[in-house]
Amino acid sequence: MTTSRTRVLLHPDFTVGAVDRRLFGSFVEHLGRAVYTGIHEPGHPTSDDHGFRRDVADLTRELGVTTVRYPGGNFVSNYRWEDAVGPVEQRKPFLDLAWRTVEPNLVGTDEFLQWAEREGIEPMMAVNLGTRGVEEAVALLEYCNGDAGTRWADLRIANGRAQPYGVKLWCLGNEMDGPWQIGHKDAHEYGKLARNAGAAMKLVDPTIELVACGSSSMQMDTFGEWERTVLEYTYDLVDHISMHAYYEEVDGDRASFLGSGTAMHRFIERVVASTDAVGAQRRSDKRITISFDEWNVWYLQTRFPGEENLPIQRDAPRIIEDVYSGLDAVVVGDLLVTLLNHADRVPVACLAQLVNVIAPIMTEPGGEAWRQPTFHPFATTARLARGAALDLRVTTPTLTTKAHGEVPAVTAAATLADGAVALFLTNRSPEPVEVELAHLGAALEVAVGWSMTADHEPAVAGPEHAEKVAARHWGTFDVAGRVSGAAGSATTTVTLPPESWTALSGTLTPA
Ligand SMILES: O=[N+]([O-])c1ccc(O[C@@H]2O[C@@H](CO)[C@H](O)[C@H]2O)cc1
Repeated sequence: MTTSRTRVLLHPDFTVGAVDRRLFGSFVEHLGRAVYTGIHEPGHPTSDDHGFRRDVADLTRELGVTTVRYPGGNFVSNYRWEDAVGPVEQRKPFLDLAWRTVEPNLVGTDEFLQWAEREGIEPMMAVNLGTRGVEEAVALLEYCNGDAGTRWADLRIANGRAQPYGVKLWCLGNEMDGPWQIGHKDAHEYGKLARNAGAAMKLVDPTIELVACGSSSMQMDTFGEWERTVLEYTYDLVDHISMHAYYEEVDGDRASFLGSGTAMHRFIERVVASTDAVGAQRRSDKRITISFDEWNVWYLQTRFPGEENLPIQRDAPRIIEDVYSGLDAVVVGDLLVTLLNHADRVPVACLAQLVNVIAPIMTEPGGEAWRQPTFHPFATTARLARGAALDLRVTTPTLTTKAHGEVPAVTAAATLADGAVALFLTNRSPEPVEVELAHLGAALEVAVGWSMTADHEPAVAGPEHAEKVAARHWGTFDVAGRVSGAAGSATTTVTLPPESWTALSGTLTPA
């Protein structure tokens, strides 16, 4: 078979697994303006009776976010949750060491969980295993999920919330392998603590799902060994292991940046291998799945000065408010293609983060809220990807990249639910590519298509730039002009613009 052609083979009977709705999660940390002047801003013209911005909540709904992780991130590793419940006027500010910011504690567990509930979002909570341990983790779980008649559940009730929140997903700390983490631990120290905290938490509520901390990135020196050691302590207890990954364009190396999805794919394969190796040695039939609870484009190496170089600030400072381009949006779309192709092992993922902090949604205090270019591929994928992810066979030339070696020129993912098909395709090459979709006798009808094309201009802060990128690089396209295939034929052809991400929606019915 020639490799100069790109061919995607799909059939309704070949599936990877069900797409868990939690794959379209996001993340709100007490960091910069994610909470204050992000989701929460009393006095804003759109704010509700609880002081939360309606404009941001509406964009969050449009984004299609299903799950939100809270309250951190690095922040959680020095957080005292008890200081942010009860009467707001009695709460005291504290100096958050993770981001060197004075945290006013105006939004805490109740405010967040009630916001999530009002917005139809499933919360995902993290406990502090940096400066704290088993006792505080158990107390927080009891506060959230306990029935009346015990100390912490009764405190919640006294604070005005009778019904337990029933929070299902719990992260056992955050990035405990990272030297930057407050209360950083080695794998043995963390593994033991996670096991002890998790076991105690399951005694409070056996229905919860637990996430053990995996590596902060594939580049960590301890990567692999960390997963193995942590799971030796926690394999029988936890449901998921976390993965975090941020990608960026370094030194103008566009090809490597566009190939980020392949780096993410390899990272997932390696974590699955490390995890399954522990299971194999234990002769366990249990499969640990992945909570990819931080992923995004983040100009971490090139624009972020490092936590230790941040001055001590207060009043919701602007920290890591990355501004995104059309190129960044193409990469975000492609990272979602990778996640969908691993639907069998990745049921939970969080775009880090939701508002203002490396986020698809931006706000001005007292002003408007707007969509960054990365908003569009996420919202479209969250809306269209339903049912089962299809097990595609993709034949495509490779591109040579400095950072990842050979990467596929075209990547593809597809989902199918009751005959409704969605296809997601990325063309990483600087040339247009004609893709042959071979559907093996099944009938494919494409009704609507959207594409995001990469730009070459530097991203500029503010809504005008975001709107300009959306106007020039994003939108639906004329399906008849780009997709062809005679009725009843076994193949359909679609043309992908250079450096682009495309979504197609239609029907796929067996012959
Ligand atoms: O690779 N690094 O140098 C690196 C440094 C910090 C880092 O922090 C993570 O990303 C932050 C922003 O989402 C979250 O609070 C934290 O969990 C994640 C990775």
